[in-house]
Amino acid sequence: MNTGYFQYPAPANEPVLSYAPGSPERAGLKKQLAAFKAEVADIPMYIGGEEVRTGETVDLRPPHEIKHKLGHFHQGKESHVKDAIAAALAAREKWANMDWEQRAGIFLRAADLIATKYRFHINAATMLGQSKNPFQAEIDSACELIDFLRFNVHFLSEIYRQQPVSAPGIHNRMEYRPLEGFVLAVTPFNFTAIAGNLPTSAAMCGNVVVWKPANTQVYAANIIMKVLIEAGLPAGVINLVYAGGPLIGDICFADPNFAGIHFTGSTGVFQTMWKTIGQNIHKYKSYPRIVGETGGKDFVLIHKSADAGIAATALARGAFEYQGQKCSAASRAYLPDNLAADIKSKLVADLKTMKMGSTEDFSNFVNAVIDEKSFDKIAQYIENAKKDPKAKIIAGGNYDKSVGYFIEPTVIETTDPNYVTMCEEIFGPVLTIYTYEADKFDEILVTVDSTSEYALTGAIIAQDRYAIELATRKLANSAGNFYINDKPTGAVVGQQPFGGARASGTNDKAGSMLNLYRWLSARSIKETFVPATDYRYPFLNEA
Ligand SMILES: NC(=O)c1ccc[n+]([C@@H]2O[C@H](COP(=O)([O-])OP(=O)(O)OC[C@H]3O[C@@H](n4cnc5c(N)ncnc54)[C@H](O)[C@@H]3O)[C@@H](O)[C@H]2O)c1
Ligand SMILES: N[C@@H](CCC=O)C(=O)O
Repeated sequence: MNTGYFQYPAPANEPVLSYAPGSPERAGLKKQLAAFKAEVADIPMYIGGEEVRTGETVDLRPPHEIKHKLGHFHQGKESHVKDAIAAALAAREKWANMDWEQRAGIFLRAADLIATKYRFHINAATMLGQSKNPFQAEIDSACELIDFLRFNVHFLSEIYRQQPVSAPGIHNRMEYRPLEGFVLAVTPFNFTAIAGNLPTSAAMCGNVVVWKPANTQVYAANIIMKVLIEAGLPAGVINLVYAGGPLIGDICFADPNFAGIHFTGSTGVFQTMWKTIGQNIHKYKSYPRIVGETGGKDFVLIHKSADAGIAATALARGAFEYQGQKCSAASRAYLPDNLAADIKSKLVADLKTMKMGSTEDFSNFVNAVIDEKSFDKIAQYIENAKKDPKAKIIAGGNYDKSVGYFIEPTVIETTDPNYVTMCEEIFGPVLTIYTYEADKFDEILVTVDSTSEYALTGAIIAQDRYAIELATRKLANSAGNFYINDKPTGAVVGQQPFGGARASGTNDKAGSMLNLYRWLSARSIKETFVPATDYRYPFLNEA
């Protein structure tokens, strides 16, 4: 029974804790890290409210300490994916009909649980499972996830409030129904917040969800699921399954009740999914919603008027925080020849001070890359650069996987603006720089725009306002998130809605109203109070 219209005002962003020496949060986080290190977690799938264990397990190990076993998860088969779809569909009617304020209460409670009781759990799990330092874990798994949950409740309440006008004698209204079927959420390794947002944003709109995380993110995904259950999420609304991506895709994309995919990950995987959905389009009850945020080749363009110190810091943080494993990471930079030497020396000096190692030592800025496959791929780019006359390594270039998947922050300088590492997404701690003639700014703008297939993030560093204006205009389609005098990473929910176009995705801006609209199917209802009783128009009476 709905007894009122309830408001959910815009929340404030969750404050970022410092974890400074002597702070209570530092002690709490250290304690939780030790507790996780002392146990071996046995992580089930969650299907229809039941914990499902198959006995076929996959080990989970910190990327920075591969000899240590954190635990294992239970791998699912075809039957588990089918069970997850069935559980979702069985939960659909009751969930879709639940009053909005009851649904909202579950996600707001989950946000508060993460902000308090489970803050150190989710951060410690992300630090151990995904090799993030405390600051990177805090801004992702605590703050961004909390913000996604709270802001989406606010945005959805704003959408529900939007109603059509009504002429005299009638009442028009708009219902924002969930999609007819189930939504598949497929989430990446690199952000715990994204893993939490993709299933919950669709579920918040009244949809039921099958959620498949990346294997390398399962350790923290398990905590998200436990929090949602404790917050009161009914059985079957979100079903968490671990099975190979292609297997999940094959089953879900062949199901007539498939209603949408909420994906974040690489461009190649998304394009394969889109093709499969296209081939199966005749099978579905409705046209599925296809939402995908994918790869990037994010640029930093430095103008001759820039402050060299600001440019060097934007590159150091933008390229190497979380080992460059952010879709937004600066991976190609364009330096004007009047400032290039100064920027390079400042950047190289900064990199020399960056410590690399385990996430349990809070003084390490750089940790390990996610897994061996990724390590080998990044190392190959570095080896190729060492041999190529068009490239020179001016910082880093070493790597070692004996203890963990460690790769030094590496800067490649190239004489070719189309060198392979200026064009392809590497997804690791590798920045390539190219020096251009400072007076050929117009030409370099064309190069920046046309070098890569992606258009996710980018930055202009300049003091000259005409240069900023020109870059903002000429690079209008080169990035979905554009930064002026800042690094191209670190978008905050509610402040910089995030997403890119071209090969970087459908630009449905996670953590904004635009994204939530994709999980709703509106129904217009017109009610006439005194209906007509005669079909004749007045002019028919003239004759
Ligand atoms: N644009 C953004 O907002 C954004 C954010 C984060 C990450 N990313 C991108 O994600 C990538 C890194 O993440 P990743 O390594 O986890 O990506 P990935 O594409 O390898 O994996 C993403 C998810 O897809 C699953 N998957 C893999 N192959 C599949 C298949 N054939 N069918 C169905 N599912 C499949 C994976 O298991 C995982 O859950 C980078 O390209 C990065 O740019 C983009
Ligand atoms: N939203 C994050 C990137 C997410 C992709 O990996 C940022 O803005 O840095």
